Amino acid sequence: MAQGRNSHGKRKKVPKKKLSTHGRRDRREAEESEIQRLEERIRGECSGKSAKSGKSKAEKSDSAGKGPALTGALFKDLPISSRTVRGLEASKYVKMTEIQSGAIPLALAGRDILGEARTGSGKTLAFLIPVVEKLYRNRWSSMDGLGAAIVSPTRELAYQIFQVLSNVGQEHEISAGCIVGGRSLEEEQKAVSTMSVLVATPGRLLQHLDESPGFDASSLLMLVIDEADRILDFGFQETMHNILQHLPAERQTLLFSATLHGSVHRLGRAALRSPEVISVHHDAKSRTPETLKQTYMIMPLEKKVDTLFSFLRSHSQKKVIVFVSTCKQVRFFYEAFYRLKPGPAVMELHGRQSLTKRMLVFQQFMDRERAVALFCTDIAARGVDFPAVDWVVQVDCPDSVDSYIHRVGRTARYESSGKSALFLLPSEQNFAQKLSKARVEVRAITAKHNKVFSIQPQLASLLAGSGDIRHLAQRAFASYMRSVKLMKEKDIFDVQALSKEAFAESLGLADVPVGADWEGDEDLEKNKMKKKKNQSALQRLKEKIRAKKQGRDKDAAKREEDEEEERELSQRDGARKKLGKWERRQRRIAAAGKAAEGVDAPAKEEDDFLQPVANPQELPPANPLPSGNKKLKLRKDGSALQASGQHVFFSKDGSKKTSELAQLAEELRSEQFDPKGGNRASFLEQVARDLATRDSSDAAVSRARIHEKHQKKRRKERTQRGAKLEDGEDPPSRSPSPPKKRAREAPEETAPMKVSKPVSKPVDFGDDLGDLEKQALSKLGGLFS
Ligand SMILES: Nc1ncnc2c1ncn2[C@@H]1O[C@H](COP(=O)(O)OP(=O)(O)OP(=O)(O)O)[C@@H](O)[C@H]1O
Repeated sequence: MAQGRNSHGKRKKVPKKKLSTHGRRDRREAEESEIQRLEERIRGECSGKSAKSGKSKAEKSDSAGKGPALTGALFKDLPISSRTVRGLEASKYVKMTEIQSGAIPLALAGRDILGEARTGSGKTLAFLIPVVEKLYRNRWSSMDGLGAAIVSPTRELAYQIFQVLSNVGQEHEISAGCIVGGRSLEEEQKAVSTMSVLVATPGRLLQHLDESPGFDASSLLMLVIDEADRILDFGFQETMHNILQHLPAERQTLLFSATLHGSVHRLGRAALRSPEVISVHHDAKSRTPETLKQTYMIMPLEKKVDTLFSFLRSHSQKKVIVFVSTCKQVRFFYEAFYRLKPGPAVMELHGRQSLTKRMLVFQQFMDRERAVALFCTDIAARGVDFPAVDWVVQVDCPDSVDSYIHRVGRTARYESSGKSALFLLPSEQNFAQKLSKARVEVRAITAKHNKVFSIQPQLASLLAGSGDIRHLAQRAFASYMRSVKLMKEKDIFDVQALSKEAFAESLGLADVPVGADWEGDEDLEKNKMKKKKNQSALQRLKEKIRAKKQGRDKDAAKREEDEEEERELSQRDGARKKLGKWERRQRRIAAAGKAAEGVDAPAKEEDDFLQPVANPQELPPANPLPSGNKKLKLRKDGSALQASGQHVFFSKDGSKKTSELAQLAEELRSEQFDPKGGNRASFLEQVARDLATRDSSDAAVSRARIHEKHQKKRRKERTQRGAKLEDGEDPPSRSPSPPKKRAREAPEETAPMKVSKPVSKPVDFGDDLGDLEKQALSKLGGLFS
């Protein structure tokens, strides 16, 4: 792309080779003859009959069923320009996948396409190469208006498609831009009319088509709808319909998705002209990648938080995506887990974040190779190509099999393998059957009893100490309940079957939030829908105009809201910085725990946490959570507070030890002791005696230590004086103070995701920890093993 714009609207400078007029004419001529040759080849090679499957005999897979089979066909053998071939080679694309070898030739020949292939099978290139080639063969320039539009349901996916386009089209002189909501419309308006290709979210594209002066899409050659089923479903149907009104009927249209079901075919046919249906995995045994191992666990709602926390703790070195139903749940999980530190670094991605924040998190998660968990809503479910994701965990049941397929498709992409776990409530067990019927193979598993522990006390104390997090928990509770209530498939989602009290408690809440809008009357909502249906056409039109106006207002409001959230977040970041000491201590504890536990030891794989079950119907109702040691909370003095409030001290070897004082305290609690009776006086006397003895022995130890220090100093001074006299130096009039021993620097702050290597010897916690703290930490490490 010679004049590409990145997602921030900045013009990318591409150094151009300076050519003489003669040189330019030669190049133009060479290109003209290349275009002629390509046109001829396309006419001869690419106008084949409808291909129901992209895999012809000549292009059999060479990857033995692993990943999205690469065919034997090479990109460079396609009738495409040398510029595109160079762009592909620079991006290390050599052989085609099945969907690419099936779709690209037909798309080059100008056919409309409905393309369906598994997640991670290379659909992006299958439509980008024809886009770039079409503009090249039509000698498209920035003076010709918009030549191609690529529509994506999410900002992240649009951004990603734009990046692939920039790579593949790097040798071309095509101006391209990425326009998504959440940015200044005015700024985009200045640039949008000079773009030949736009990657856009539907709402933003329509806004420009409606409002941007000079933005002309009337000559558009090609429209691509990625994740077509998502875009053509209820949420975007109306917007897409309006977009189509701005585009010429004489255009080429390509629709792609991993899940093109019946209704999309119908809708697609309305937007396409006798399309070629290319369904690569239509007859395959499974609709999901073969390298993906899929599992599900049945558990009551109140065990989800504990199971998730324990899962992340057991997989602290993995790259994990965690899907939940709503933004508010993401917010709660992120804030709570950020503080409770399961092991991996935690991130959050949801629709209520500002564009800047979303892009930042998106890029950070892309770059992170391991030891990270991303909490997100379905905005990350479609199309996004995060590299090397090990696990996809679905904490909440998705609304459909298609949503499930897209979510799990964030792992096991292209040739890599991956795993997924779906948490199902006993009332949602039917969903597992639905998956099997839809050719999605899931295996029932359960978490090992001794590996799941309760974080409920920690959550409760977190909420008790922070009104903000308590508020988030309440909102997470309400939004989850509401989401279950609004689900269409009532045979799976049953809000009545949920234990509200237990669920609230599992989030650390003392009570079920009251007055929340999830308690709204279902009949009332149904009536509203009925009323809408019965409206006259005029009323509906009025409603539509109002909604459109409101939509625009909403856009501005949304921007303000985003900015507000951004401010709030940066303020909170500031607060976090102030908590540096606390943070550091927490991180040391987490790191110590992990080091002692050896979490990154290869032997301790996920199987250590999960185990298969023969019949999920016969699963025990819930895993009893281990109590006792695992609930220990570390105190400043190195003692640990058990859930019961009892103090425990640790001896040097890390074993649990009860001090004399603790023994006395134990007596105080024990039944033999009667605090009101005569024992009380003797107990107090004994405590006083004990404290006095301790004081005097402490003082003696301290005196001895100071004495020893002075002795040492004097010995050193004497030796130094002797040495200098031997060298012929004058003795100093006053002995210089010995060089100050540099205090050992505190060990570098250990990020929660950074896990020390497995240790077979005692862990060194650095000099800045007290003895008791060290002992407690080493004990704590052992506790979580
Ligand atoms: N021919 C190829 N050779 C090598 N790598 C490829 C090829 N085609 C695609 N890939 C890589 O495979 C990964 C998945 O590709 P892509 O994102 O296009 O999949 P997709 O089918 O669009 O997935 P989804 O359905 O989830 O959107 C990407 O990392 C991409 O770079």
